Amino acid sequence: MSSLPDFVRPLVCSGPSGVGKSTLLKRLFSEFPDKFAFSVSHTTRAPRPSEVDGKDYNFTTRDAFLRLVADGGFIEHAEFSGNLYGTSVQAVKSIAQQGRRCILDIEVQGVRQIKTTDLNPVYLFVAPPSVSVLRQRLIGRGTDSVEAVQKRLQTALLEIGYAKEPGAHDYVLVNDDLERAYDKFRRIALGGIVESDTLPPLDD
Ligand SMILES: Nc1ncnc2c1ncn2[C@@H]1O[C@H](COP(=O)(O)OP(=O)(O)OP(=O)(O)O)[C@@H](O)[C@H]1O
Repeated sequence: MSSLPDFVRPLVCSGPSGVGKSTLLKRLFSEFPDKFAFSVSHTTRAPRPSEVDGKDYNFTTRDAFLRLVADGGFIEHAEFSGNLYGTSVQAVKSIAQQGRRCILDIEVQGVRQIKTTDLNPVYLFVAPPSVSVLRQRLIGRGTDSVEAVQKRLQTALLEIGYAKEPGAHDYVLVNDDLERAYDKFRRIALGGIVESDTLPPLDD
């Protein structure tokens, strides 16, 4: 265990797509505008017109990215549709230097990679009350085709399966009633010790 108080350790939030991570995080950032920050990711994709280098992303070349990988400069990285994305050790450190808690919103592959580093964050898994509720939320959000919803649900089952492995996460938070879930989420984010919720079954 770390000797650092929980508030200083980065908070790694993961959970199935559509479970409500963005909803919870948006609310946290608006309630505490000065306490938390996301780290700025590196990417090899081209900037979009409105994006600012060093703010939205650290835009970089493939060669420079791969050199930083070889130097152990990333705590996690992955390739999506032909572009490399990653979170650098430096990006996370610079948040702590500003006196804020770094929040990483990351998928399961990233969580597994972070576990091989010495970052020592607090791991929080946001879970749906059930797989069928998650399906309803994904459909209700209205951003995905039927096939895309199906694919997200299959990934969700793998993610919940991983979360069931002992020691996978420090906290499980079931996003059932938003008020209840947010109250618990903010206590965890502020470094409190709270009781974990119970993961949903995989077969409903
Ligand atoms: N507790 C809740 N009860 C009911 N609906 C919720 C709750 N939390 C979030 N939602 C709704 O569920 C949908 C998905 O939420 P959100 O977009 O925050 O998920 P996400 O985990 O950030 O997904 P992604 O990883 O794909 O970005 C949204 O329409 C949101 O309004």
